[in-house]
Parts: sequence; C-alpha cells; structure tokens
Amino acid sequence: MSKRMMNIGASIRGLGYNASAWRHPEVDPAVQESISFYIELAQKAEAAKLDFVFLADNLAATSMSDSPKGALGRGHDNVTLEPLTALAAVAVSTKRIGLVATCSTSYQQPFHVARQFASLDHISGGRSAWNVVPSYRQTEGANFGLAEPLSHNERYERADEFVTVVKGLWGSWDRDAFVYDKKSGIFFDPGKVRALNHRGKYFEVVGPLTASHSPQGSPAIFQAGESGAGIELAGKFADAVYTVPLDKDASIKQRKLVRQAAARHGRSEHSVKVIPGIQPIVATTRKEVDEKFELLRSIADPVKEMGRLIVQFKDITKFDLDDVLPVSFIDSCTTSSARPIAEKAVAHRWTVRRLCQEMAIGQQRIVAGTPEEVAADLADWFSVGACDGFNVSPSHLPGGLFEFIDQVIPILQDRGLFRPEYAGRTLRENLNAS
Ligand SMILES: Cc1cc2nc3c(=O)[nH]c(=O)nc-3n(C[C@H](O)[C@H](O)[C@H](O)COP(=O)(O)O)c2cc1C
Repeated sequence: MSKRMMNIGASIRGLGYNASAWRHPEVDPAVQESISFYIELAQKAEAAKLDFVFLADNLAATSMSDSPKGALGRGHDNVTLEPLTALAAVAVSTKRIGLVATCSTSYQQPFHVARQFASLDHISGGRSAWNVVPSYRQTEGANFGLAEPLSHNERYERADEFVTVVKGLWGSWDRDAFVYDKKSGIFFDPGKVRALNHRGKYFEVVGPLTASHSPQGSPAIFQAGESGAGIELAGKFADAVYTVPLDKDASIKQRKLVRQAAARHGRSEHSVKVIPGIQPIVATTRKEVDEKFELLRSIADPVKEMGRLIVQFKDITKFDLDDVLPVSFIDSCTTSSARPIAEKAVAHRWTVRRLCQEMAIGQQRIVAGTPEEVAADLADWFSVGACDGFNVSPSHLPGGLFEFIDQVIPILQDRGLFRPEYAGRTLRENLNAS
C-alpha cells in the first residue's frame, strides 16, 4: 500500500483571513476582484502541487453594520468575485490543481448548481468541487425574500435533498451517451440518458441535466458544518470536510465522527478526508515570528470586528468593548463552531475587545514558527490521526500563502508527507491517491 500523504489546499478568498488583512503593509487592497490576482495565487499553489484552491462565499455583504457606532465603512469583506465565475477563469490558466467553490443550498435551485459544477468540471478537465454550505445568516435570507433564515433543521433537511438532486442530475447522461453518428443521424443513444423525475419536500426536478457526463462524473463534494446534522451530511456525501477545530483532541474526535458517519452511510471511512483550516505564520527566526504576530495584532480593528461578529455571537453588541463576557454569552452563539470560542472567552474572562482582537487575527488555528516548527506541528496532527491534510488560510495574501509554499511545503515533501508530483488528472483522483 502506498504511503499516506497529506491533502493540502489553499483558501484564497479576498485578501486573507485576518479580518483587517487590507491594512497589512504588504497587501494591495484593490486586488480582491482582480482575476489576475486569483490566477497568480492558483498558479503558485499548482507549482507546489497543492490539491486545490478553495473559495469560501457569502450571499450578503458581511460588514454593513454600524453597531457599535463607527464600525461601518471599515470592512474589506463586502465585495468579492463570485466563486464559480472566478474559478472558471482560473481553470483555463491552470492544468492540475483542484478548484473548490462554495455554493449555498439554502436559496438556489439544484438544477442551476448541478449545471454550474458540471460545466466547471468540463472546463477544467475534472478539477471541480462543490463546497456545500447551508447558509445561516439573517442578512443572506434577506436577499432572498426571507425575513428569518430557515431553522437549523430545515437548512440541513433542504441541503440533504438538494445534494441528492444534484448528484442525481449529474448521473443523467452515461459517459458514452454521445455517438455522433453522422451516417445514421443518431447524435446520442436514447438508452444512455435518463430523466430524474424527483418530487420531494423542497424540490421538483424532472431532468435530465443540460450537461453531459463530466470528466469526474460527479464533481467532488466538500462540506463545512460541525453540528450532528453537518457531520451526517458529510458522512453521506462528502469527499472532504473543511473544519476549524481549536485543538488536536477536538480534531481527532471530529475526524472519528465524520468517518463513523461515512460508515453508517455504507461508505469506506477512507473516502472522506478531514481537512482543518490553519493560518500559518512562518519566519526564519522566533523573533521574526513574534514580530509578524504583533503586526497582525496591531492591524486588528475591534470596532469593526464587533459589527462582523454579530452573525456568530448575536448578543455581542449588547456589551461595551471593555465589558468582561458573562457566562450567558455562550448561549448567544448561532453556529456550532462559535460555541467553543465563546466558552474559551468566558473561561479566560476576556473582554469584548479581547475577543474581537483574537477573532480578527483569524478564526483558523494559528500555526506559528520557523518552517521546521510549522512542518513538525502539521506532521504531528497528521500522524496522530487528527486530520488528512490542511486548508491553508493565510492571514494575508499573497505573502501569507507564498511563505508557506516556499518554506514549509519543501520540508513536507522531503519528509515524504506531501506529494512531489500530482498522482492523478482529476481532483478526486488526487484527493484519494493519498
Ligand atoms: C470551516 C467552515 C467553513 C465554512 N464556510 C462557509 C462559507 O464559505 N459560506 C457559508 O455560507 N457558510 C460557511 N460555513 C457555515 C456552515 O456551512 C454552516 O452553515 C454553519 O457552520 C452552521 O452549521 P453547523 O451548526 O452544522 O456548524 C462554514 C462553516 C465551517 C465550520
């Protein structure tokens, strides 16, 4: 059996994962809707043989609150390129790297989504993946005529039916359905296409899809959501799960739960990869690491951050910046991943300001150190079964990604923990090769 290797991707949305990345001295704030910027990042990631580039997404501007007073106008995260459109352009400027686009199941129609990802799979030669998210923000619902977002239960019930329909539509055409027989006049074999005729609680879709069997057949499925329902969805459908565990033990536990869920759905537990986000801070000496950290702390903007965090912690604006967070704050969390953060904040008697500063630096696990220290940390998580790889979510772009690629990837390759060359042609082949 070949040696187990990491799956590593790069999350390249916007200007980086520091909530004030645009204020970083090396960042050009004007490039976040520049396709040449995304292409440059993807080409660099491809040269390092990364599995994929990943685009997160929201369906509402994220920093439009003026609470607390003065927060409005400070956020860089209100505009971005739409992921599928951007990745279609990236596809034609790259050859091997996977292209993961986030797309919500809460407001769109499965026919559109099935068609878009099948098209991206055709355009890229089998490199497309859909990151399935059941959107939860009130501001997003408001863009689709909903005063209140769907309940957690409904979101996941709808997501399950949504993915079922999408996968069904992807199966509309057999790979060899198109015969193009000019002599007989037969363009396709009628026995090799089927309607879906789906009638469910949320959707009615006849089919077939207006896209033929794509290179991967089924584009890869990513999932991000940490509740029991999220894990069940992952176990049923996902090839990879993007997580944000705060520590190694939590990640080991989460990976076990995802693998058990896959087994419950009759799948091999190896068929789903658990890929936590990390924010690397890499420098050649410890002193430089501390300086970089300090810089990232110094650009954080607590006032702006408070306005942004309201979607995860709905009570946050009820406090002043210097109030110590009370125990009741924990129950104001709107997502499963926010809860352990609130618990930590309350346990450490953090003020609102401190929570805002910590959250602004990044919500992924920070791995800071020299290249050898960072590589050793990742190797440790991987070897104890805390994960199958990492989604690198840099503090700022392009610098935070390029430093990781130039300094850490070669060490992982030297240690036989990361591929020196792509194993397969499609994203799915590369994900499963290790
Ligand atoms: C690591 C991670 C990344 C996520 N990325 C997105 C995203 O890009 N867009 C989005 O609308 N929701 C995103 N979500 C939200 C989830 O899809 C889900 O709606 C939310 O976590 C609530 O579900 P849960 O209680 O199962 O965690 C993300 C969640 C996690 C944990």
